[in-house]
Amino acid sequence: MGKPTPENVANVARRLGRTLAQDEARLLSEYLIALLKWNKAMNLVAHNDWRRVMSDLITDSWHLADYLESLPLPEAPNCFDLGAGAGLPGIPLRVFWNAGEYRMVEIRKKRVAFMRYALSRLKLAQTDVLGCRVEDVPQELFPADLILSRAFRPWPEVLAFAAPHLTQNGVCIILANEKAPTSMTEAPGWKLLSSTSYSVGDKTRYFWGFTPESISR
Ligand SMILES: C[S@@+](CC[C@H](N)C(=O)[O-])C[C@H]1O[C@@H](n2cnc3c(N)ncnc32)[C@H](O)[C@@H]1O
Repeated sequence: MGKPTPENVANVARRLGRTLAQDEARLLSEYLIALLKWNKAMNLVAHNDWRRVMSDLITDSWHLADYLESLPLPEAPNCFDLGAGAGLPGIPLRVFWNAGEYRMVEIRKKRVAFMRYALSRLKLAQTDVLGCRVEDVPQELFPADLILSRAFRPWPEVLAFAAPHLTQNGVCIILANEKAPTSMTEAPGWKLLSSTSYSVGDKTRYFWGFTPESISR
């Protein structure tokens, strides 16, 4: 299978268990073309084969979109994706889930430039990049209803960052390769709201959704 045309992308997605709408296939195709082009000049993702990018990386985003639908988020949540790198999981996620305002925070200038370029091509609604340290995100953009991250920092550190930046009912999601922790001693003040698993090839991956402990749902 040659280039990541919308048709080829839809075929690969189908083999991975997802039926794409026409627009989803077109947007993912645009993203993959941009990613592979830029990946030649800079280190964005480990794979140069777009099918591997789909099976290893983009699958997380459509599973995440489904998981988000199961959460008690407001209709138009204020969302932050910490250490977004090449826009993962955020950019493909917004192809499948476009509620609220979504900001990807990334410190490295070249990655920020790539995400801005990709967003200029895809024109995803209310999706933006903040080129700064997560610690320097302007306070007026908070509180968040949703903070999520993949491969950014150890989960207790992500929760420690999220604590003063979330609304009372906010949710912090960690994308993980193992089951959710059974004890919260490493992150006092938090509780596990829900966790779900999904398969990627022969591996199992997880979403852990945490919420401040003071909230009773
Ligand atoms: C391992 S990468 C993960 C990227 C992406 N989330 C993914 O799953 O492919 C971690 C990213 O966090 C960024 N990063 C590290 N420290 C940061 C900080 N303090 N503020 C914002 N971004 C940061 C790095 O530049 C890098 O792109």
